[in-house]
Parts: sequence; structure tokens; C-alpha cells
Amino acid sequence: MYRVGTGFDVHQLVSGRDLIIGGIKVPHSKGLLGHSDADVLLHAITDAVLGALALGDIGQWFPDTKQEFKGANSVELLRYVLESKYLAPWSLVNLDCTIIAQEPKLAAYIPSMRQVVAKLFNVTINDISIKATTFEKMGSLGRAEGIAAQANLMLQKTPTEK
Ligand SMILES: Nc1ccn([C@@H]2O[C@H](COP(=O)(O)O)[C@@H](O)[C@H]2O)c(=O)n1
Ligand SMILES: C[C@@]1(CO)OP(=O)(O)OP(=O)(O)OC[C@H]1O
Repeated sequence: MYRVGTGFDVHQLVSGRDLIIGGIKVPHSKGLLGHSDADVLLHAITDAVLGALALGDIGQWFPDTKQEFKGANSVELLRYVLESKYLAPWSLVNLDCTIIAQEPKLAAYIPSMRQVVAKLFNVTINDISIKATTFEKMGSLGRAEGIAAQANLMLQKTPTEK
């Protein structure tokens, strides 16, 4: 049995914050604003996992009104979802993501992001695709006021032994 999921997230780029994407600190003059570390890619992936199994969304699991999630490491949020009882019978088939960032250039950091995500899902990097695109300088994303990410994935039910 298979289930597909999609996730989308966007965060504002501001001064005075680290830029964390896919669990990797990317050198830049600005970072993403959020209650957590604002890792826009891991948030989109988390929502794709939750969406695949109709389990709500990241804000329902980790409300931004709760102090315990202030500054949260999004690697730990995704790990929590993946280690929950709901995900136990499921494994990842493949994940395909796009980061929409006018700046900075992300190509050099994508292999490390793929490693982080592959480890979380316990798959090889061949099952994890992460791409980046600009917004061709159009609109708010094109003015680099923020960064967005989308994620699509497929889960398969792990056969149980009898
Ligand atoms: N933040 C980004 C955006 C894009 N890239 C890479 O550049 C290529 C060209 O981007 P366009 O938006 O002009 O199509 C793109 O295919 C990515 O390989 C990037 O590294 N970081
Ligand atoms: C992750 C959470 C929780 O710290 O906060 P943010 O970093 O603001 O991120 P968002 O994408 O709005 O998702 C849900 C939140 O509840």
C-alpha cells in the first residue's frame, strides 16, 4: 500500500538570524524568521509526511504558541514525527523537494541537506531529491523577502512478518 504527501512552507528572511535549510547552516547575511529555527525545507517535508497519512500539519503537532518549541531544531521535530507510532509501519519510497530562494545560491549545500534528510528517513541519498530555483526576481520571493519550499513524497507500508 502506498500514500503520497505534499508540503509547502514559507518564511521571511530577516537580519540577525542564522539561515538554516535542510538542517544545514547556510552562510548568508540574513536568516529565516520563525518560532523554531524556521527550517523551511524540513517544515515542508514534515508537512508532506503528515499529509501522506492525514495526520494534520506541523503547526498542530508543534504549536508556535508553546514555549517548548521556541528556537526548536527542526531536525528534532521531523525526527519526532518519523519516530511516532503512526509512522512505524511506513517507509519512504522517495522524496522530491524544491526550495524557492532568490538568494543565496544553495547548490553547494544541497548534498549535505540530502545527507541529513536521508539519515532521518533511513534511506540512501538516491531516494532524496532536493532542488533549488530562484523566483526570477518577481514578487516578494523574487525580492528575497523570504524563502519557500515544497516537498512531495511517497510512503510504502512495510510488509509485516507473519
Ligand atoms: N537559491 C538558488 C537558486 C537556484 N540555484 C541553482 O541555479 C539554477 C538556476 O536557477 P533559476 O531560478 O535561474 O532557474 C537552478 O537550477 C539551481 O541549480 C541555486 O543553487 N540556489
Ligand atoms: C515549527 C513551528 C513551531 O515552532 O514554528 P515556526 O518556526 O514559526 O514554523 P511554521 O512553518 O510556521 O510551522 C509551525 C510552527 O508551529
